[in-house]
Amino acid sequence: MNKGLLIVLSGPSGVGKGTVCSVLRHKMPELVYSVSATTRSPRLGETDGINYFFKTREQFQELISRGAMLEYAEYVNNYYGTPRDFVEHTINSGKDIILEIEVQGALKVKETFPQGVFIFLMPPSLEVLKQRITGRGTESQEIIDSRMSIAAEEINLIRYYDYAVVNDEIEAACHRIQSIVTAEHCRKERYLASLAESMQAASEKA
Ligand SMILES: Nc1ncnc2c1ncn2[C@@H]1O[C@H](COP(=O)(O)OP(=O)(O)OP(=O)(O)O)[C@@H](O)[C@H]1O
Ligand SMILES: Nc1nc2c(ncn2[C@@H]2O[C@H](COP(=O)(O)O)[C@@H](O)[C@H]2O)c(=O)[nH]1
Repeated sequence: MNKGLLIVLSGPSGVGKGTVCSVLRHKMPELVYSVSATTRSPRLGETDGINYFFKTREQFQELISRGAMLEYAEYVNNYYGTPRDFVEHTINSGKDIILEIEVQGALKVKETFPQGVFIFLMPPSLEVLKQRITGRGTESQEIIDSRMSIAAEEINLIRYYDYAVVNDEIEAACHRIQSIVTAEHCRKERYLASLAESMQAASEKA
């Protein structure tokens, strides 16, 4: 069976990754969403197993030590990571999966899975990014300042991604991501067809 695509949607905190993913869920119901594990406390309205698997630091370290994480990162004093089994099982069953993760983790996935599709979601400007993260109202000023200073470093790493998508308007950003996924499917099909052709040619020669 052909494997599914592993799509990594990354970018600075507050750029709109979660918002874009929740709109994409309706537009692309066939796409599977990876639920991350974290040691941060749940926000109001967040549910264990839906938004995140909420863990203590000890539980998270135990998951790391038994190799259960595809990637993980320490971000503003908390661990965040992607459970490995679910991702591997999904792509091996031919379905596409999307990971919504920060930049250190995305670059670790790229080392182990370079055939993934790496998309960096960009804010229209740093000013807009600050307005979005502040306007969300979920973080203290101290955490917002830490996330904003990390954002500037993260944007410098955009060159390691396959695509950059500006999240100026939610519908437009989703449309761009849908186009990328369609193009990546076509590219994979062409690659598989040319592989089959060369194998056929080699067996006819033998
Ligand atoms: N295109 C947009 N235009 C205006 N506001 C937006 C847009 N995209 C997202 N927002 C708003 O910006 C805020 C941050 O969005 P969101 O929580 O999705 O960001 P995030 O990248 O997932 O953040 P984090 O990485 O911290 O989880 C939210 O209040 C959301 O409603
Ligand atoms: N490396 C990983 N980063 C992740 C993962 N899940 C979420 N994240 C990112 O962490 C920050 C902070 O998230 P928040 O929910 O506290 O705002 C944000 O950039 C997320 O995308 C993960 O599994 N691995």
